Amino acid sequence: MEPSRGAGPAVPPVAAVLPAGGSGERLGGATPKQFCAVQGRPLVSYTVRAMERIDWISNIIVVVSPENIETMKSIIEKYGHKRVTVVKGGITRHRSIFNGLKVFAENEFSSHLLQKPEVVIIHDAVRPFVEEDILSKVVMAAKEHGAAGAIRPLVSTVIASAADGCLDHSLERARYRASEMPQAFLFDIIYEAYQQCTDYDLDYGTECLHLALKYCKTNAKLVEGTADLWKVTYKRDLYAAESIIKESLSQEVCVITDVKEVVSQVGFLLHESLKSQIKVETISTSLSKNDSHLQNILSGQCYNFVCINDKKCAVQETQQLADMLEKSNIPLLYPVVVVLVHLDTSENISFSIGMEEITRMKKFAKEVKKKNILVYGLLIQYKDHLLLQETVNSAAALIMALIKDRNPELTGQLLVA
Ligand SMILES: Nc1ccn([C@@H]2O[C@H](COP(=O)(O)OP(=O)(O)OP(=O)(O)O)[C@@H](O)[C@H]2O)c(=O)n1
Ligand SMILES: O=P(O)(O)OC[C@@H](O)[C@@H](O)[C@@H](O)CO
Repeated sequence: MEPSRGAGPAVPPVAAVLPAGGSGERLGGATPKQFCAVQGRPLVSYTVRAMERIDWISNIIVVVSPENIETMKSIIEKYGHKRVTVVKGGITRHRSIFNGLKVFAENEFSSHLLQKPEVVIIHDAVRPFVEEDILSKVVMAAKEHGAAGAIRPLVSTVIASAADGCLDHSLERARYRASEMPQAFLFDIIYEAYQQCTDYDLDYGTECLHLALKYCKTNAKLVEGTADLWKVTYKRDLYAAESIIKESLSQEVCVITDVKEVVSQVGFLLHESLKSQIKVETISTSLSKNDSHLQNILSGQCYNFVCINDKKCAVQETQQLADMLEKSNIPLLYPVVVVLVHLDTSENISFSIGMEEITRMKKFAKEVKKKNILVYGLLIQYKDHLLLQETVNSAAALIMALIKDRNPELTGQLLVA
């Protein structure tokens, strides 16, 4: 999630072309897969984000079908994407990529001609999990060899069928690789290849590296990629993408406790109970203070918060956190979970939180949900201290479930540990 700090070797300024003009037939449904929501945000936005957080990628060209140009422009505006140009796609992937490249060579496809890059990355917009390391590897390889592409071991064996539909022969799997993305090319090579391309290749081809070889006699350098370079093709891939993103958001939690003794004691026990499952930062402060430690955590991209209160006005306290989160822009790209823990330490066990507080919490949760902040209530009540540890362990389990599930339908609800 962190913006890239240019960890890789010095890389020449490059551009990226993201083909996003398909219809997603194999996934099914009315919405093309690149615009399907994952954790509330269109899939294409994750791929654009993966590129824009890398400072040596100077321009990002997203190629979409004519009917989706306005949709793409609104996504760019809503999520604050930078250095992005939207270009009209073609009826095939190769034609879309070619249109994307033309923006650097012909201003027929864009209101303004962009500076031609030395190297251009081509990366399917439905491959959201791409890191700087593989991008810099293919770019540096393309600089040296003219073309480069990520590859992965084959999972299934490749076979050829005879005319009668029976097995003709099978390939020795170890000798072959799956061509994935990102790929990178010296711009002049791949642009020349597309210009020479036959209509057959433009309409039926699936491999840019092949075009560089066929039309420019350039043998691409093959770069071993990581397992997360896969392409979202079927519905199951969208579910997998959702799970991977949820898991990446569930790595850290910030427990905010008031300085009062009983609250900080529960905060400590909760920290101890959670730390075997998730990285825990604990802050003892009143949220009304502009706490520098909390500010540091907010800038560190933490997406989960637990606020422990024994006050009846817990919601107002948590409003401070919601305001800080909104100012930090963290909820813009990813939903933030806030668990509002009410402590009931009274001896007489009665339902300590009145309906008024529950109504206040539901109203608050509904309001901040519009800002992508998911608020859940959790009541920790115990009759005597002997049960405290057991109750805190139960609370920790519920908190982990809420963090991992991030279910918008449960916001405003009160769970009881
Ligand atoms: N005319 C096209 C077709 C595909 N693509 C893009 O190329 C990438 C990889 O193609 P694929 O996975 O085949 O996407 P679709 O063509 O949308 O899928 P399907 O074949 O299932 O319809 C996708 O980001 C897709 O949007 C494109 O820009 N223009
Ligand atoms: O054929 P599809 O349009 O599903 O996907 C395109 C893929 O073939 C392509 O992204 C990689 O194989 C690398 O070229």
